[in-house]
Amino acid sequence: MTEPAIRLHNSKTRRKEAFTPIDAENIRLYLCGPTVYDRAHLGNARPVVVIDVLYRLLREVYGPECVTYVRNFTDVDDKINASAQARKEAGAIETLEELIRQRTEETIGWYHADMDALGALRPTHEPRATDFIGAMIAMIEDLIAKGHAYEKEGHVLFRVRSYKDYGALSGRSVDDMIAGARVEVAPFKEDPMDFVLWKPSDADLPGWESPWGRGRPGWHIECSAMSYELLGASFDIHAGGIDLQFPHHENEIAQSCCAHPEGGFANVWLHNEMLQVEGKKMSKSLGNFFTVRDLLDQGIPGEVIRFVFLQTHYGKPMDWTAEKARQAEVTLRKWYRIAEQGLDGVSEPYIAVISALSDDLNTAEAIAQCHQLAHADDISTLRATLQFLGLMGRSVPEWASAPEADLSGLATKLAALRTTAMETKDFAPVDAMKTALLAAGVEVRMSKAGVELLPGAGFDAAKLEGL
Ligand SMILES: Nc1ncnc2c1ncn2[C@@H]1O[C@H](COP(=O)(O)OP(=O)(O)OP(=O)(O)O)[C@@H](O)[C@H]1O
Ligand SMILES: [Zn+2]
Repeated sequence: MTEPAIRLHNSKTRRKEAFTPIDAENIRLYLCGPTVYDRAHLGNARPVVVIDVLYRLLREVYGPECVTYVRNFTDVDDKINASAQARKEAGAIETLEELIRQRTEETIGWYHADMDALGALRPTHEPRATDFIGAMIAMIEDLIAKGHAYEKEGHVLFRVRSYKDYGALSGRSVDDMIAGARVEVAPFKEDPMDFVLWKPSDADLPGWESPWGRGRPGWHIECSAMSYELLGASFDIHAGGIDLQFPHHENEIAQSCCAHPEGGFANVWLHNEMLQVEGKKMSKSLGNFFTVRDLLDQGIPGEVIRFVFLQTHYGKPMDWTAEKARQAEVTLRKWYRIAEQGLDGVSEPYIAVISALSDDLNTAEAIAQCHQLAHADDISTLRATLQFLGLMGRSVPEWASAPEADLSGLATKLAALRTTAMETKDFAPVDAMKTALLAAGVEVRMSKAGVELLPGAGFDAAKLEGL
């Protein structure tokens, strides 16, 4: 069977294009990773799930050995320093350096646990910025030598006007950007648009010796240096949230293309839209966030969170709602139960699902196709397909069977109440029981065929007592 061609929306060209790998035996993918100072919020998880779907698709189509996926950890940052300093001020006996190390280690551990819970495969490489300082210094020296950067007062700045294509990704001219953006004017800048490649560090904060004194890298140079070291001067796909398109990605392009004009940096730019809360981006700075761990601790399985993400195309903004989680859990539970019957069937993921994902990661269509499979009782294909989508990671009996037995007695009771109500025309007892079931997180489906009770997100068996 010939695999369908993959098409992706490329932010650089603003078009959906056929994806042609530079080297089909080594497809190279980079995603800007987190700054490790705190737990990931739900918005931070969206690019991880989106790119995990892409990674799985590429592995399926080209072979698992043929895809290299890099996602970095930014482990040098003011916010990390500030959180370590706060611990020091609260009386911690360790040195600031030790506290910073502890903070980044513990945050990376949390990140892994949370993203694993969402069914995201670990990338091939997860470089930490502090392990690549030498490569960053070398790249900055090269940019200075080529006239694209300059040193002033211990800072090194990128000379934005030296790169004629600056702004091409976001489709804005430098002058428009100056007018519209909050660019920091500083005495050491030749031009307000110039951005920092290297800056001095205080004696008590992390710093590295460099030709410009003791200091540390700017954020943008990290991704340029790490992607070059691990993927080369040209690679296939660069991904990240749309909030990073300007200035972060624009700056990455400027640095990489000026340091390595022989390469084209990323061929395809893939940007996910934002997870929103009441129309605004979920973000730490706005304070309108909750963490992935908050949801997991509330008893919402990671797969439910993943499923909710998959229902919206990555290019559209989306909200998280409790209702979406409830629906997702009901569907997953149903699928787990169907798939349980086909444990020994070995199968390939459904080709229609691969086709849907090949069409610019149409995950909503992929889910619709899974509904079809469930409907058609194609159990082994459903099972293989859900696993391919990163679902069905739990053991089937753990999720599918246990609560069902508990609810069958209640379903019979509700059906009997309904039969009585039909005769007496008093529906109050039926309504009271439905309300109590809903309050316990049970979805109630009543039709001519009978009564079906399904435990949903937030199902609480304790609330069923007395019913
Ligand atoms: N609300 C959101 N929806 C989708 N993706 C997001 C959202 N917020 C951040 N991201 C993505 O998360 C990744 C990590 O970003 P970053 O480390 O800058 O996050 P942060 O500083 O913790 O977040 P914030 O934007 O809340 O300050 C990036 O790819 C970014 O685009
Ligand atoms: Zn980046």
